[in-house]
Amino acid sequence: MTATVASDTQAAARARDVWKVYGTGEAQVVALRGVSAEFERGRFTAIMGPSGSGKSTLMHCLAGLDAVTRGTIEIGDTTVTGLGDAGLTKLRRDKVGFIFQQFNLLPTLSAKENILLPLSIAGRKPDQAWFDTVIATVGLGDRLGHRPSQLSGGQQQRVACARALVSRPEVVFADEPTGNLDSRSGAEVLGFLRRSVAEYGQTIVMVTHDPVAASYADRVVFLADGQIVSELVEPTPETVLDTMKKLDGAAEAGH
Ligand SMILES: Nc1ncnc2c1ncn2[C@@H]1O[C@H](COP(=O)(O)OP(=O)(O)OP(=O)(O)O)[C@@H](O)[C@H]1O
Repeated sequence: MTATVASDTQAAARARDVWKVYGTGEAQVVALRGVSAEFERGRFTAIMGPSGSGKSTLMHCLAGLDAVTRGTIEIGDTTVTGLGDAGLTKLRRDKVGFIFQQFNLLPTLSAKENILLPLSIAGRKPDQAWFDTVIATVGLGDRLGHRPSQLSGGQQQRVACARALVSRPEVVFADEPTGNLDSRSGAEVLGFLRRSVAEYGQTIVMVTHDPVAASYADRVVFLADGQIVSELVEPTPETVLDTMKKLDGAAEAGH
């Protein structure tokens, strides 16, 4: 039951027949088995699947954080596979934004300095109007001078969202962005990600275990055992949960 996601020339990110093998011999793990998927520009896609199904591996390969064993990854018009270290650094700097479960903010910098750090490393100046829009959207206007330790978890993750969005990257990759947040803060962060897609045309790819988080996406891609096995368009928490249950049932029947 392998599904290949339909072709779309507007893809912001694309995987073509991607395989990822960790280790060799007896310790070998095939984490991805011929994954082909497109992540359309200006859309919010969630990646779901059981633990160990390959979600993080796929996201890391898409973002150029991990090398594929076979197959091709493209971000916009850049073929990621085959880029050297310098090319990968440039890609990560210029074309992708990241949001991690652990926020990954620098503790000695203020919220504003954290948000602007990727741009200053790249030697780029922020677009002031866009910076103001991002700050207003995440609701951090009165917190810009605060250090991460002076902010709540939800506020820290909103700083991380602003940091990912301020350079207007081709794609924002979010790895369990609400995994460390209570449901109210999680809903705020997801609402903000949703707005950045709906109002500003951002492309987001998010790994999550949470059907409610996935329901903020336009589409959910389901992985099982390293393959795409299903997808849902305009998901609701109920349809996501149903699909997960079917996949768990199929996995149990297969064992
Ligand atoms: N660095 C590595 N070395 C060896 N095996 C790995 C490595 N990283 C991941 N794996 C294996 O690859 C498979 C897929 O892992 P991955 O982390 O992508 O799954 P996941 O769906 O993100 O899981 P989870 O939901 O638990 O985070 C698993 O069997 C995992 O043990």
